[in-house]
Amino acid sequence: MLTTRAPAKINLTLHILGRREDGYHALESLVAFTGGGDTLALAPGPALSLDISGPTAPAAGAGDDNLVLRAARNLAARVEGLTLGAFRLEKRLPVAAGIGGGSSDAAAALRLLARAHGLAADDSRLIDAACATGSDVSICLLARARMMRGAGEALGPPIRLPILPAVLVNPGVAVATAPVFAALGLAKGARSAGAAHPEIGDGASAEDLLVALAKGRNDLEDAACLQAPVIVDALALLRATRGCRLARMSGSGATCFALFATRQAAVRAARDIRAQCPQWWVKTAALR
Ligand SMILES: C[C@@](CO)(OP(=O)(O)O)[C@H](O)COP(=O)(O)OP(=O)(O)OC[C@H]1O[C@@H](n2ccc(N)nc2=O)[C@H](O)[C@@H]1O
Ligand SMILES: Nc1ncnc2c1ncn2[C@@H]1O[C@H](COP(=O)(O)OP(=O)(O)O)[C@@H](O)[C@H]1O
Repeated sequence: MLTTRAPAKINLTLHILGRREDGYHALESLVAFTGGGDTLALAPGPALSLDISGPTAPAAGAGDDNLVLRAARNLAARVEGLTLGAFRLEKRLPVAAGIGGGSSDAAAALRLLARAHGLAADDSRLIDAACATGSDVSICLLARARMMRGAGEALGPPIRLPILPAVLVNPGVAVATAPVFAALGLAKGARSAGAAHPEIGDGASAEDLLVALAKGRNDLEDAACLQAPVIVDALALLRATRGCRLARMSGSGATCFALFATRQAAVRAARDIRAQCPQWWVKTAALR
């Protein structure tokens, strides 16, 4: 049995540059990852199957359209004679939450199949299968902090970030990605205004990184807040916690994150938010 983790993806910034002729939005995003997340195991064998358990398994579903199965089929279509196998997914990340849980599961499936077959991490068939599965899947393959551009397929080199103590909050509403992009109202070929993405230095200090991140934004935040107004509350609660240096939504929402100077400050903030909103998903994380 082969196993791997599928961590959450956090868009520390998410700038929308315009809408391409293919309908997808051109973006620029500094992406980081948590530890933990979902766990995926593979027992290699001839038949493809998926067994799913864990607190958010019902929301993800074990059907044919599960991203684990889609990723496996996309790789099988590109690698002749690929042996698939039985996947077992322990699903803990909230679903339709802006943290790419499904994309990370798909990338984890590709990593396991690559391991089982001795495919290199930069094998173009692996990367093609990732892109065919979803815009966020290729960045989740390596799951290291880096810039993401294009519609998500153009990746910069890994960036060494200082470890960022964070709190992640999901207020319990599923937010589908496509309607949030659509609410931007950009026609095909349109470009959007907005200040350029801040320069992110490799190996920057936490202080320099926080200053740079503060100059960035998530351009999907307003559209997501209109669809799920509770996101406004989540952001306000995070911003009101002691020691919060920056609070922002990740991806198309509804998960929001706050960054702190120390792990203790993050732990205290998480405790305060849990006390106020016991139904919400609240996690501390070290982003990297
Ligand atoms: C917004 C982001 C930011 O990282 O994350 P999430 O909120 O999904 O986590 C991603 O761009 C989402 O990636 P992913 O969730 O893989 O998107 P896909 O399945 O490829 O696309 C779902 C839908 O979102 C829209 N879409 C997605 C990516 C993109 N660059 N432009 C788009 O317009 C399209 O309408 C597409 O049909
Ligand atoms: N393994 C999976 N985990 C989560 N969602 C999945 C999975 N497979 C398919 N999905 C579907 O993909 C959609 C996006 O889910 P997810 O990746 O959690 O969103 P987001 O990228 O916004 O966090 C959901 O509608 C969900 O039903």
